[in-house]
Amino acid sequence: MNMPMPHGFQPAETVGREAFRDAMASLGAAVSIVTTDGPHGRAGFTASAVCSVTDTPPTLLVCLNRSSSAFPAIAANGVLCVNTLTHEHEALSAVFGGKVPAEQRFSAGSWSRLVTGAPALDDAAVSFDCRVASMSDVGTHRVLFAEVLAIRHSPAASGLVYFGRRYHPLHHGA
Ligand SMILES: NC(=O)c1ccc[n+]([C@@H]2O[C@H](COP(=O)([O-])OP(=O)(O)OC[C@H]3O[C@@H](n4cnc5c(N)ncnc54)[C@H](O)[C@@H]3O)[C@@H](O)[C@H]2O)c1
Ligand SMILES: Cc1cc2c(cc1C)N(C[C@H](O)[C@H](O)[C@H](O)COP(=O)(O)O)c1[nH]c(=O)[nH]c(=O)c1N2
Repeated sequence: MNMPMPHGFQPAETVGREAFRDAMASLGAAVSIVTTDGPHGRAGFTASAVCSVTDTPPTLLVCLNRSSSAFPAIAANGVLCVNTLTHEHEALSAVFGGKVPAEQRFSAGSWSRLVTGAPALDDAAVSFDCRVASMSDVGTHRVLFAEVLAIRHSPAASGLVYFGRRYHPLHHGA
């Protein structure tokens, strides 16, 4: 029996990349800069595909395009730091989102180290210093499951959300 399609519904087999991206533009997401450093070099990229997985053990997931300049270093070093941005970091997000060559990115921002040696952004809302516990490839991306070894937190900091293909500041109590 043919059921009527609800308004706006598209069967899965007809959803292409552009339709998926248009739909994803309706999801607001926090913006982070994910970094690494170690024997395989320093690298970083802007990420919105970051999610809490479990608190036992404390674990984040990060989805990284395997064609990204940061991919070889992050995959081989096996450590990463998720630095979640504030409303003051819009320009820094663009730097690590492809606007600046990879080797020049860290001259923007002030960086230190926590436990793993991956660069932690000094004025981030929060930094999660992690070791990569496991990973899995899905399509173009690698899903990194990252166990959190150390946290540096600025509870009063504002936030930065990417929604509708642009940045939006978030403020406490607003
Ligand atoms: N998860 C990702 O890999 C991801 C997320 C956001 C943006 N980007 C990249 O940043 C640039 C600007 O993005 P935009 O948001 O202004 O416009 P866009 O139309 O390229 O993307 C819209 C939304 O679709 C999703 N998306 C985009 N590319 C994706 C990919 N390759 N795999 C999975 N999801 C993806 C994201 O949620 C993104 O916000 C593009 O080159 C885009 O590919 C990648
Ligand atoms: C707001 C926003 C959010 C994301 C991105 C971009 C921007 C602007 N990019 C793309 C990623 O940052 C970009 O591909 C690289 O930094 C630029 O590629 P190269 O480092 O030059 O190869 C991105 N890439 C990825 O693999 N996973 C992600 O979650 C995101 N999220």
